[in-house]
Amino acid sequence: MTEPTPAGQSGVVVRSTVFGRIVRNPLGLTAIVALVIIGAAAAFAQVLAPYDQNFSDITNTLAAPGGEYILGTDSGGRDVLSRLLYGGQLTLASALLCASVAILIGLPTGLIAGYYGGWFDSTASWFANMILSLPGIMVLLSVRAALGPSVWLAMIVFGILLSPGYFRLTRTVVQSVRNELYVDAARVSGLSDLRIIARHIMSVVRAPIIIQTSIVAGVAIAIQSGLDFLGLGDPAQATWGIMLSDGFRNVYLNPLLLVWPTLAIMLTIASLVLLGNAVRDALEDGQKITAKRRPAGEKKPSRSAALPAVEAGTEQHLLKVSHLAVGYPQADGSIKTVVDDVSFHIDRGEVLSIVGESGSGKSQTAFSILGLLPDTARIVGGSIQFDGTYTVAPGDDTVSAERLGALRGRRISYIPQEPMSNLDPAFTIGSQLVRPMTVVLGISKAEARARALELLAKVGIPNPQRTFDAYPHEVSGGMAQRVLIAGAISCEPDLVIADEPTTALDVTVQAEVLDLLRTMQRQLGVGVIIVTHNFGVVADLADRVVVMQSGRVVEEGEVLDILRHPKHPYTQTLLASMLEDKQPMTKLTVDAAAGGTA
Ligand SMILES: Nc1ncnc2c1ncn2[C@@H]1O[C@H](COP(=O)(O)OP(=O)(O)OP(=O)(O)O)[C@@H](O)[C@H]1O
Repeated sequence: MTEPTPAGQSGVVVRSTVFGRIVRNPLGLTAIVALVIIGAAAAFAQVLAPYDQNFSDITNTLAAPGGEYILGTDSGGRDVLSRLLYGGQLTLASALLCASVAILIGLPTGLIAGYYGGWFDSTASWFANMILSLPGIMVLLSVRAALGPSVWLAMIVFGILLSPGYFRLTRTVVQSVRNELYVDAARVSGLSDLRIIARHIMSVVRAPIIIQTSIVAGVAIAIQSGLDFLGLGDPAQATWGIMLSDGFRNVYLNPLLLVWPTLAIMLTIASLVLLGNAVRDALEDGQKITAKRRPAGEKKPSRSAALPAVEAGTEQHLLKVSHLAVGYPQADGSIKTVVDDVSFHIDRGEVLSIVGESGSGKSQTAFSILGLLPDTARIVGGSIQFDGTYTVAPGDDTVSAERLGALRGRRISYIPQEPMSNLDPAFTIGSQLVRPMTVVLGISKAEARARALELLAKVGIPNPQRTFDAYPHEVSGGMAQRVLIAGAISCEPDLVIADEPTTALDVTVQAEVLDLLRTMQRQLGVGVIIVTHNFGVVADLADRVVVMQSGRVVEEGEVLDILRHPKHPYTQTLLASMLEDKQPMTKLTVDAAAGGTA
């Protein structure tokens, strides 16, 4: 079932549940149909089978298919079709038992070990390693020798042998998410561990467990059939393995006896594997957008095709965002719009601030300009133009990586919110500054090195050489932000986008970094977009301001105008929260021209 997306977008959101996506996958559908038929045939064996599994017509052994016995009879004169149906019961049930035992042991222990760690983790890991080191077949043979040929017992033991697989898988997945911010947030909000595990952790563990189970069930069928084939099963009960063994003994007399159980085993295992793959694909494709089918003859527009000319009279703007709308497809097929009808522009040498509370869409707007939106994001309306050329043309539903790739780092640069996580801990600061310069500016390593040292000095780093040689963890957050500012201006961009550049820094360092940004902007004459939730930063740096709330622009204008006469209640609230009800009457920054505080 599909549903058109909002205007401006050329994709169609596929409304789908996981099950819906599995059945839309031809292989998934085939696997489900095959498993349902096999399962139903086994479950209703008592009704469907013409004879009892052990009914023997000794006057008619090894009969060919046809007549009274549709698939013939085996060496004991038993009906092959009936035994195949009854055999399915035991074979499938034992595979289910094996997988259940493995899950019941491996999943809870993996959850506890992954979530809490500590002594339980060490002990459980030790046991898992010990079980993994046991030779499975030898254990199964020993159990049979000691306790008799029970298929149930063999499958319980095999389930225990397979449980470390589930334990390790669950533990690893849980460890990878237990320190995620949303899990911390759930803890802080007072949710019990049980609820956090049930709600946040299980949703991550679910998919790999389902996939693992389809594989384990297949392996269990193969092992169980293998044991029966070797004559180690219970001869009183029909299984596909025992049928296989009988067929093998009589392969020269009636080769077909080997074919039927082999087909049943192969079909079941293949269906389980295909189902596992389909489940994996369905979970990965969570929110899939397929390209809208174009009418026959209509060509897909090429990214490299000539772009439409920007609106006449707007070419001179360094950047112009027009009616931009960004959305995320949801599982129910709708689109959650996070940026809606946003328009503004910035000229060379200007500082524009985008201000708004958390979640108002500031970063999504900045990321649209930078082409850093996640893959799932869709431009659902509007356009973005940089220096007279579209980066997002009207009608585009994504930001063109090709167009942005040519601009990012060269003409548009970025100063991120968290300096430390934006520097690679494995490389020295110097190498992280030098490399982009050699690539983008085409200068030699020695030149780039000299330039990097110069830039480090320029951004106020006291000992440039030491910082150049240091690894990121050896410098403070404030220093790291200065390094990133140096990096952002190193390739002489026209536009710098700084996303909350001081949020992660302490107050005194914030002031220094703002000072530095102001100085850099004036010296280099670049356009700067500062994304912030802090009107203090706006007052300090910006020429113009765009105020955003809930993804929309609620007010835009000169900083002084907005500080003095905020029109929108939201702007008034933002200002009031900063100024504690004092009316701002003047720009708070040093006026370069006047050379004093206004
Ligand atoms: N990958 C995503 N999928 C779905 N929604 C998203 C995604 N990323 C962001 N959003 C939503 O977009 C909205 C705007 O987010 P954005 O990061 O632009 O806010 P912001 O104003 O920059 O806030 P902050 O100051 O906290 O970074 C939020 O409601 C957020 O939940």
